[in-house]
Amino acid sequence: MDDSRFKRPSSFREERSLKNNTLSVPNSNNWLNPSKSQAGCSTLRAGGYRNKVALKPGHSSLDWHELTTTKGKKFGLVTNVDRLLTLDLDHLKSTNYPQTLVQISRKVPLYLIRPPLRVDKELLRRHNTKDDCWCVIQGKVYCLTNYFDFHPGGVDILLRYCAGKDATKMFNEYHRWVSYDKLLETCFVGVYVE
Ligand code: HEM
Repeated sequence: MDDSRFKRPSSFREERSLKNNTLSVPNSNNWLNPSKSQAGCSTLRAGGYRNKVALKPGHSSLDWHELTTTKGKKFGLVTNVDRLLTLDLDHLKSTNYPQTLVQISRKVPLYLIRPPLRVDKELLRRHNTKDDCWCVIQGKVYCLTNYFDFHPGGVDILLRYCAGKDATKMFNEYHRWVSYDKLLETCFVGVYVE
């Protein structure tokens, strides 16, 4: 990755050192004083600095939990589902089971559909805008549009590395400990087929 706005977790792994069982990081990056307040933080253990952004009011992790367990559970949090029955329909007919398409037409939330929607590279690539942003993590396809403003790492990095792409490698590089499958449960679109 060559974008200087986003520091990689590994970029100063060599520079960090352990003194008296506490993590110490170079002064230039030590503004969080991790030895006092953040020593248990997994991000610091993974690389030693934060790339977090300030989230808008009403976009904390608790707010996300509230959204996913209310509106999300009821309707799912995938945007532009209508498009699947219009623009994408011909493509879906050749790659999916009829039962899947019937459930979509009956407005069953995508995260509940069985067998799940099969998404190939072409379909993934078509959903690559901010309003309709799909990405793959570990073989599962998620719609990130509703999650953008809740992401502690910011919107830009998601748009750049996730939109219409397989983001597994980048996800694991930044925070493989994050329970994406739980966080994005109701944003589930389908399974990735290569
Ligand atoms: C697509 C699903 C993703 C989810 C659900 C997700 C979730 C999260 C969560 C929960 C955190 C907070 C971690 C903490 O408190 O230590 C976080 C931080 C962050 N994420 Fe993601 N993330 C996703 C994808 C990505 C991707 C693909 C990238 C990079 C290309 C990325 C970059 C970051 C960065 C830079 C931070 C801030 C890390 C820090 O400095 O503490 N995220 N993300």
